[in-house]
Amino acid sequence: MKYFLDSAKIDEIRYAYKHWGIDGVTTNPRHIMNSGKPFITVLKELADEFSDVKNFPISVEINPHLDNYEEMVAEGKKIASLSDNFVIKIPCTEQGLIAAKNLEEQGIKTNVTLVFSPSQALQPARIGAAFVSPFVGWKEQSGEDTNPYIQDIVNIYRTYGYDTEIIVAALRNGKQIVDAAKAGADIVTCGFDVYKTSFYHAFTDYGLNVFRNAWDNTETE
Ligand SMILES: O=C[C@H](O)COP(=O)(O)O
Repeated sequence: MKYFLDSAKIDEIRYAYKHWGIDGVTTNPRHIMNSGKPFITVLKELADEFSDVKNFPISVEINPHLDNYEEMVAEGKKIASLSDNFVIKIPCTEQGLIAAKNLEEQGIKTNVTLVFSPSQALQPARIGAAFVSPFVGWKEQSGEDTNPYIQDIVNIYRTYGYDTEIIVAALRNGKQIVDAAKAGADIVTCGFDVYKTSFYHAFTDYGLNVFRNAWDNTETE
C-alpha cells in the first residue's frame, strides 16, 4: 500500500520524501492555508522540489467556489501546466465529475475528492479518474463505522477491474491506516503526525529500556 503525505508544508514533505519514502502528496485548501503561504507560492515550491522526480503524484485542489465544469476545467489546466506531477483534485459533484471526465480526456490526471459513499465512488472510476479519495476521518467523527464503506468501494472496483486508485483520506490514527490496508486500498494519505504516531508503540520504548539496561550491565570485551 502506498503512503501519500497530506500536507502543503514543504519542510515536512521534503522530510517525509527523503526519510520515509512517501509515494506522493495530497493537498487541499485547508492545508494550503495552514502552510501560511499564498496558493501560487506553495504550488511553485512543490513543482520545483519534485521537478526531477517522475511519477510522484501531487494532488492540488481547484478553487472550491467554482461550480461549473468549464471553469473547473480551465482552472485544472492552468494548475496542471505548472508540473507534470500535479494531479487535479476536484470535488465529487455532478459538475466536478464532468470536469474530471474532460480533464482525463485531455490527458490530465484527476483525483475526485470529498467522496463519502460507494455510489459517489462509482462514477469517478467509470470516467477513468486516476484517483478517488473517500474520506474516513470526517465520517468517523460523526459516529459512523467506515470499514464497510471502504471495503465496499474496494470490492466494487475489483469486481469491475477499474483502474482508478483508491486513496483512503482524512485518516487520524494508525488503526485507520491498518483498516484501509485490510480493506485492500491502494493508497492512504495522512498528516505528518499521524504517520509518526503510527511508527510508535509504547512496548518498543519499554523494550529499548530493557535492552539498554542489559547492554549497560554487560562487559563489551
Ligand atoms: O483532502 C483530503 C484530506 O485527507 C482531508 O483531510 P483533512 O481533514 O485532514 O484536511
